Amino acid sequence: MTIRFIASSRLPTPWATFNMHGFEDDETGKDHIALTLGEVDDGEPVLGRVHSECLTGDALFSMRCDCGYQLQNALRRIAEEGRGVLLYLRQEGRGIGLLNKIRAYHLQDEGADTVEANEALGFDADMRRYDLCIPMLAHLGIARLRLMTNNPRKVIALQEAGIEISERVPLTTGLNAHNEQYLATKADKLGHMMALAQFVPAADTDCERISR
Ligand SMILES: Nc1nc2c(ncn2[C@@H]2O[C@H](COP(=O)(O)OP(=O)(O)OP(=O)(O)O)[C@@H](O)[C@H]2O)c(=O)[nH]1
Ligand SMILES: [Zn+2]
Repeated sequence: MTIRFIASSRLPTPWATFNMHGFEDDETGKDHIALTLGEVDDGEPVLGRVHSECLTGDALFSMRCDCGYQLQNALRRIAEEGRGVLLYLRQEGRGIGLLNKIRAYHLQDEGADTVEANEALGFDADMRRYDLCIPMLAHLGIARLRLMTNNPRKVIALQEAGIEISERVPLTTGLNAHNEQYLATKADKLGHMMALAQFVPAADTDCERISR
């Protein structure tokens, strides 16, 4: 894996004007993005989100999952703090790609849960890797994160890759009638550290979405 920095620019958003940094993975041909706000290379732990691409949730307002809500909430929290980083990794569908995710959604429409659907298609439940974060964070001068996630495997994978996780910050937002079962399966089968009772309902988040 060779991650190369390509270019940086400003990225105005409703929450803050971030600095956007583009990287290319020579091995896979995929491009990945980091958004930063404030001074992140001073050695102090940085509030951070390592977000895996979900075209349907992040861009198309899907309510099947919590990805879009988490993305907006993470950007808002970083903006409130005035300092932070978001890595946007192009690992769509927990690494199986968009079209296979649609195949998996089809199986879920027929009754499978998110893990069973991946397995029925011949994939592991989660095929993502996080070692690509290392050169991206190194380029930005970040070695320590306060990581916004509910996923213990993400925390362990980043620690094993050499990133110090000084704190795990829960990111429980976006519960709605369409993703309740999906979130329950993540907690039951994928080990996510969250209880549905902790969730902020989608209707009460800052996401401008229809919540029913
Ligand atoms: N294969 C598959 N991928 C999904 C499904 N729903 C969401 N995804 C993908 O899952 C990824 C997000 O993973 P999540 O399990 O929601 O969250 P996480 O990143 O593990 O954990 P958090 O940091 O707590 O959000 C994105 O790449 C989505 O495209 C699904 O039903 N099947
Ligand atoms: Zn999603």
